[in-house]
Amino acid sequence: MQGTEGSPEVDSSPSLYTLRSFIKDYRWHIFICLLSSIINVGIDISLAVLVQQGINQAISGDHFDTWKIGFIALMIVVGFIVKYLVKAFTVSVSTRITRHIQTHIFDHLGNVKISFFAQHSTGDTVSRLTSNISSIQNFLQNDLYNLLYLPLLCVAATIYMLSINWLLFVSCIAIILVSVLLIGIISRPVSKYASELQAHIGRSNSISQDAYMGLHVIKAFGLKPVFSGKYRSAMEDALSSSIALEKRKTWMNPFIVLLKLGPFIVCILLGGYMVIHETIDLGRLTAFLQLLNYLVNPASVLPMVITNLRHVIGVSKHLFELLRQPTERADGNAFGKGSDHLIEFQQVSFTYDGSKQAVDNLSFKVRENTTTALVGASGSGKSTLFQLICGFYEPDQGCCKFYGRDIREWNLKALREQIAIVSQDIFLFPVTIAENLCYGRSSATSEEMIEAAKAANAHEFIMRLPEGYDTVVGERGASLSGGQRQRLAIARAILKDAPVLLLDEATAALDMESEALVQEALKELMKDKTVLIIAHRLSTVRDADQILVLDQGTLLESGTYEELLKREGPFTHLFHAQYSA
Ligand SMILES: Nc1ncnc2c1ncn2[C@@H]1O[C@H](COP(=O)(O)OP(=O)(O)OP(=O)(O)O)[C@@H](O)[C@H]1O
Repeated sequence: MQGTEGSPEVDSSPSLYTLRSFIKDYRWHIFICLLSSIINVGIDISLAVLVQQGINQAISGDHFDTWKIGFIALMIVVGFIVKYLVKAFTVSVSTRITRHIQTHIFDHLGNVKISFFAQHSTGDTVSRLTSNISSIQNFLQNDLYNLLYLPLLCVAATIYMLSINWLLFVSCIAIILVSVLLIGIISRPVSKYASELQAHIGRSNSISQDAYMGLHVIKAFGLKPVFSGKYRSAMEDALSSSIALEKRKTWMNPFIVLLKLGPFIVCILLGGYMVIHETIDLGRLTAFLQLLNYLVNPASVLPMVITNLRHVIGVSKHLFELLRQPTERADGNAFGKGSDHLIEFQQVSFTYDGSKQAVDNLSFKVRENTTTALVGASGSGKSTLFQLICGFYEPDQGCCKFYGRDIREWNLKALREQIAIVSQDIFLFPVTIAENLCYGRSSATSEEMIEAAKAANAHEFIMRLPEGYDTVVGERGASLSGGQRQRLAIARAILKDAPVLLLDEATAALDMESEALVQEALKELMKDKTVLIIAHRLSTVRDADQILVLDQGTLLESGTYEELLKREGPFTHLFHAQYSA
């Protein structure tokens, strides 16, 4: 599928690297966590030294300084306080980091090429932004500190234990390494299962979203079993990935027990033997046991942290895929009037998916302040012309010009400021009517907004609503009739007051009274504008300055209503077909 060219750099880095680039912005916070970890490690090691001295002095009958007892108590209290502060701090940092990721992705999605949204389900995208993000937040909140603190503690404990007795250390570390290795092997598929689980959750979310949005169709066509089946199948897939994930975690349990108990048993047996043969004293053995605790604890927590890290790598991959979607270009200029023809297509060809031509070698010109009607059978390429004019897609061949300049030279934001669209499928946001109208021009005053609503024949029905302009319109404007929704869309376009108006005529579905009101509103909207209108009923194109008759993306003929009827060509056939029907 062809989208607009020239997006900024596409990030192809691995997911963990992308996550790291977000964390990097909080390096001072991370530095504080690291500093606190060093303080904690210092406290832990000095406690071991003091215990060793205390026991040896007690055995030899020496007096143990009381200040040392006070110091041990102080160390324990300081350790608690630092741990508490670090926990509070990591919670705050992890929340900031995840909010940062969320807003960054949300902003990025706003710039992503429109073709992405034609291919991907909204439910899946929303699910990535919610459940994947919360997995990352959990990891940062619970495991980030461990990733900093535990390796430091291990290194410090290792050095001290080696200085006490290397043989005892090697015996214990062998058991630790074997257990950790086995746990690592077993946990390897965890990131794959986590990624699959997220994909299934995304699928089930998108099915439920589709089902709620199309609830009327589902009820009317009795489609409940179809959607229930689809949802159940997605949930079953999610369940089996989740079971596989948990199974893996359970398989790790025996090795975690081995890790937690094995080194102590070896240490007590071998250490006891050494004490009897006086190759180590009891104080050093006790200190060794305490240090072993510093090694075993991290070693038993670290596999879980690593498993969680793998889980996060899996979900990050899924999430950061969104950041790798190419964005629309942000370069280009805003141009003033540079030609008599506001819009010009020169031998334009375009295909969405590389197979069927949606537009084929099409050329036409639109003068300023004229109305051009596009007619043709369904699928003849009328809406595609709108997409090309708005710069949502670029032609494969030929050139689309706006004010005499190739649209590829235009800045897309500036281009779209020149255009107001009223489409057939009106989208209203589930906010108040006032807010919906002001999306046309956020700087509009209340008076201007009401004036636009009056011009669009919408003011009266709005005032009849319980809260007038402050009425919330419901999901996609569901609480309003089709005609009311259209008049609001027209009011929004009037408020935008753009020189070019792209109109998808949709009055055919309305009753006569509603249609008359909408037609009147349209007349007001079209005043002094360059209008391209997709006309579904030929009676509405009588006054157009030119009519373009399209078929399968090609221009069959063009002219005024009278000229085309006189010519007795494709337009006349369409005309007869419609009126005989
Ligand atoms: N997002 C898309 N991806 C792939 N093909 C598309 C897409 N949108 C439209 N098409 C195809 O492009 C061709 C032209 O479609 P287009 O919507 O422009 O026709 P139309 O004349 O506006 O039809 P209608 O009057 O029914 O709205 C059709 O064959 C259609 O299937």
